[in-house]
Amino acid sequence: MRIVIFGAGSLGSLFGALLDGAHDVTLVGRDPHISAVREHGLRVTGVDDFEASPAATTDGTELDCDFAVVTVKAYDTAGAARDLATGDVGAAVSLQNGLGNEATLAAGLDCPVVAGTTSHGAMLSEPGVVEWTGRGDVVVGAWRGDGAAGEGGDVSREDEHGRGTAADPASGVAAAFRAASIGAEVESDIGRRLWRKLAVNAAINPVSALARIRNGRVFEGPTAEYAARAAREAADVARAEGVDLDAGAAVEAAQTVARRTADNRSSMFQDVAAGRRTEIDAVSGVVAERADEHGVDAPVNGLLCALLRGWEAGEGLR
Ligand SMILES: NC(=O)C1=CN([C@@H]2O[C@H](COP(=O)(O)OP(=O)(O)OC[C@H]3O[C@@H](n4cnc5c(N)ncnc54)[C@H](OP(=O)(O)O)[C@@H]3O)[C@@H](O)[C@H]2O)C=CC1
Ligand SMILES: CC(C)(CO)C(=O)C(=O)O
Repeated sequence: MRIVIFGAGSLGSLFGALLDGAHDVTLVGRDPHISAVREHGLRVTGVDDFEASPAATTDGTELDCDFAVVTVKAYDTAGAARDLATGDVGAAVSLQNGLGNEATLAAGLDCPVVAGTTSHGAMLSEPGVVEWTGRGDVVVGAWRGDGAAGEGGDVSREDEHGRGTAADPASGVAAAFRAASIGAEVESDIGRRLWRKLAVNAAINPVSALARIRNGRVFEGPTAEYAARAAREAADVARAEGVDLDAGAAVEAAQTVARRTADNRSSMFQDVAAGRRTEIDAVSGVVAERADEHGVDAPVNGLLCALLRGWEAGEGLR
């Protein structure tokens, strides 16, 4: 299949390299990384060590592909949709963190949108080299509009080539990942999976970023209670949106991820340490804003969001 990776930074480069063996892959990213890939190929280190040679460009317009995997930061999603809309894209697949990316893609594109989440970890270590920091999984599901992602319905249909039907691009995307030996499943209730991941990120990311601690410390010591409250609030808002997510299950999911990724610096901790903009709006910001809309209390998410936004607006960004 012809696959575009839109936003070939850390995660996108990892998936671009993994998909490249089985598919015709084009990375869309920035220099100097893209020039390095064009000149020397793309090297993966860490969990596995291998080289790939996908096509690579800094121009994301007028591209033609079966599907585009969107791996820009949440705040760049609208720009990605604008560029992709100038081409011929069969479907757009978000593997981003945060809530709202699929709605943004759907608003800017005519093609079907597939929602997704991944627990693989990646870090661009130098131009042309991506470190695979942790093996994980990929879960995708049909996006059927805000508040109705993956609700009900059979999303497991594939055509005779295993490509997924026009009405069901999620199964085709999962099949394409599996053809490249990347474990991927189709989830009928992808909305719940996205909310559960949001609860995990709402607990770990801002707390680790503000306290400057690795994931494993978030549920130990003085931050534990606030991280748990952030996850519980996210689950309360999810239920107000009609998503079946128990508060205890959300806390447990966050604690499990913190344990499994104990030595990681969360992406938000890395962003703050590097003086970069964070994805706080798409994580705690979404929880706090939707809580307001539903009349649900989410004071911890509100405070964490205000602190990170204050840092970004003040002297934080370089
Ligand atoms: N890294 C990880 O391990 C994981 C990341 N995620 C999620 O995946 C998403 C991506 O994360 P990550 O890979 O770490 O982020 P990165 O910042 O490393 O990668 C995104 C890349 O996209 C580039 N980009 C943005 N807009 C455009 C554009 N219009 N044209 C070309 N390139 C563009 C950015 O360039 P520039 O910065 O110069 O604008 C950047 O190089 C986030 O939502 C993150 O939360 C989820 C799970 C794990
Ligand atoms: C799961 C977790 C918390 C892993 O670090 C993550 O998604 C992130 O850092 O953004």
